[in-house]
Amino acid sequence: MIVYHPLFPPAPSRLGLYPVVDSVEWIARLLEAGARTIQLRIKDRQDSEAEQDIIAAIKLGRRYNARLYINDYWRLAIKHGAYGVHLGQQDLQTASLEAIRNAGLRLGISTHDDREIDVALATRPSYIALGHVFPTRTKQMPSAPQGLEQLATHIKRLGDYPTVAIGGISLERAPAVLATGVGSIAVVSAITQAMDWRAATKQLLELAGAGDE
Ligand SMILES: Cc1ncc(COP(=O)(O)OP(=O)(O)O)c(N)n1
Ligand SMILES: Cc1ncsc1CCOP(=O)(O)O
Ligand SMILES: [Mg+2]
Repeated sequence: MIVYHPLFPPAPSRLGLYPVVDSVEWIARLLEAGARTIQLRIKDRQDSEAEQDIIAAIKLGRRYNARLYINDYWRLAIKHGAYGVHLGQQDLQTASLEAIRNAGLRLGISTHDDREIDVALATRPSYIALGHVFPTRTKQMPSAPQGLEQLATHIKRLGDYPTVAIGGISLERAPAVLATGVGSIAVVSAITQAMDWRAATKQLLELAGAGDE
């Protein structure tokens, strides 16, 4: 049985709906719509080009008392006092976990299989993300989707560890994903590509909640 004893500040066991978006505009809209766990995921920009957006997102996160995670840019997240950082397995090879920990930031880590879950558990992060559950067009994935059965097996293995499912989670698929016992659903296109993002967010919030305090 895995006991939740993180080396980083703890996350609530249920992070609820977790939109992952690429702009400050989306962060502002979604906080206003009621999301309380959210990620700024900017790709392929220099630190100097991403810094102002990271500062603005952190400020908004504080204003709404939200759990605002910064993807990848861990140095800027530390510099500007973000709530948390999300890192993938590749990122773990270059990031200073000690610096993130010393700065008091939460840490979320991506995983795709049992071996990566072993690696994540060894770092004792605040939460563990599991993906991708279904095919996704948002990010090129080197592995196959794990599907609901594998996700459920991982959730069982992780006991009371806070977990997040990601990858191809649509409004229609969300109930089955949540039925595995996962504490959170991270979504990109289910919100940003929806015909009506407000309606989609409202329905996803009704299904997953905004997260525990
Ligand atoms: C909640 C959540 N889970 C997984 C990811 C993917 O992170 P990573 O593997 O580092 O890939 P990039 O997002 O950096 O392309 C995530 N961002 N958030
Ligand atoms: C960033 C990321 N990491 C694993 S899948 C994914 C993209 C998820 O996007 P969508 O919700 O549109 O499938
Ligand atoms: Mg990354």
